Amino acid sequence: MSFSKDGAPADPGAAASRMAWAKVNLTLHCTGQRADGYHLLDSLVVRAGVGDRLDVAAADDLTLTVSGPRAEGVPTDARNLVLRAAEVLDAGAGRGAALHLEKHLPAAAGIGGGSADAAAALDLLAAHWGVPLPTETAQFGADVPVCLTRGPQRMQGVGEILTPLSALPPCHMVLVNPGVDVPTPAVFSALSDKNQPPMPEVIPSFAGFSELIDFLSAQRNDLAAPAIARGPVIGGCLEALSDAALARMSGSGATCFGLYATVAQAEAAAHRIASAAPRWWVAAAPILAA
Ligand SMILES: C[C@@](CO)(OP(=O)(O)O)[C@H](O)COP(=O)(O)OP(=O)(O)OC[C@H]1O[C@@H](n2ccc(N)nc2=O)[C@H](O)[C@@H]1O
Ligand SMILES: Nc1ncnc2c1ncn2[C@@H]1O[C@H](COP(=O)(O)OP(=O)(O)O)[C@@H](O)[C@H]1O
Repeated sequence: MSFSKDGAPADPGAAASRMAWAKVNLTLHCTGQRADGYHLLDSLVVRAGVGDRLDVAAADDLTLTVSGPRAEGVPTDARNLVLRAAEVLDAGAGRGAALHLEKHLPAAAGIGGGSADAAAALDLLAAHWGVPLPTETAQFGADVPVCLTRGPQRMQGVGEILTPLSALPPCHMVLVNPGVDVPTPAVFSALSDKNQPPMPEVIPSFAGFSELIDFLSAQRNDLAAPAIARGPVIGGCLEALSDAALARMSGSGATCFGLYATVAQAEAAAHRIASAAPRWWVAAAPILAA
């Protein structure tokens, strides 16, 4: 058997892996509410170069093990979105796979930790078993369709309408999570005005970092106010990121991001914040181009 650079077996039939990159909502406008209670969104979504890793190896039974710095509290049974995705994809055929998930992203944190894992599982197992992806991927969560993509996307509807955007200028990010629990349904229901303006009809392409920041500064995350009301420490994360060109919360929180022009600035900010708040989760990562 031959081995790839990271020591994994190189034969894709025997073992393979996918990265489940963090999902970040650079903007999140709530533009309405459907009759079933789900909210209509208009969001500019990117993936950051920090994530979980999902490996698969051939096996008779379907199993999942979880390790890594953020494994604590992540279910290993059918509640795990990785196994849910595997079971729907298998459709009762009884296929096996030994899955291993290395958790680096905080869960229920507004950066799609679970949704990105579900998308990675669908992509990885569709290739491993030679079966098509399900047509309806929002059944695993509103964020799963966007997590099946990689480059910047405009996400609308309740998450199922995706429009790929031009590549963004190089941009570095610091992600900060203070460990406070702000459940997504509670944050949505505390939102006082659910009919707020969308982003401009046309999202321009950006000549450089400062044009991107100018555009984003005029947009919003409508869930920030209700999330901060529930977890005031989120405001502390935004203050910690005040040297960024833009600091904002992602999704329904609690993770916040800061945008920086250079990797050196992002790494310096991440180091400063991690030293000042050693219990917070802090990561510096680029925005993925495509
Ligand atoms: C808010 C967003 C923005 O990207 O991100 P996160 O904070 O979860 O990362 C997503 O829309 C979340 O997606 P996801 O977490 O997959 O949502 P789901 O599991 O489908 O739904 C969880 C709950 O969120 C609420 N929900 C979710 C999506 C949506 N468009 N409207 C809603 O009202 C509903 O109360 C639902 O019961
Ligand atoms: N593989 C997984 N990783 C993290 N959380 C998971 C996973 N599978 C299921 N969950 C559950 O999904 C929820 C978090 O979903 P996640 O996508 O991380 O959050 P968010 O919607 O805030 O971005 C938690 O309740 C968690 O217990």
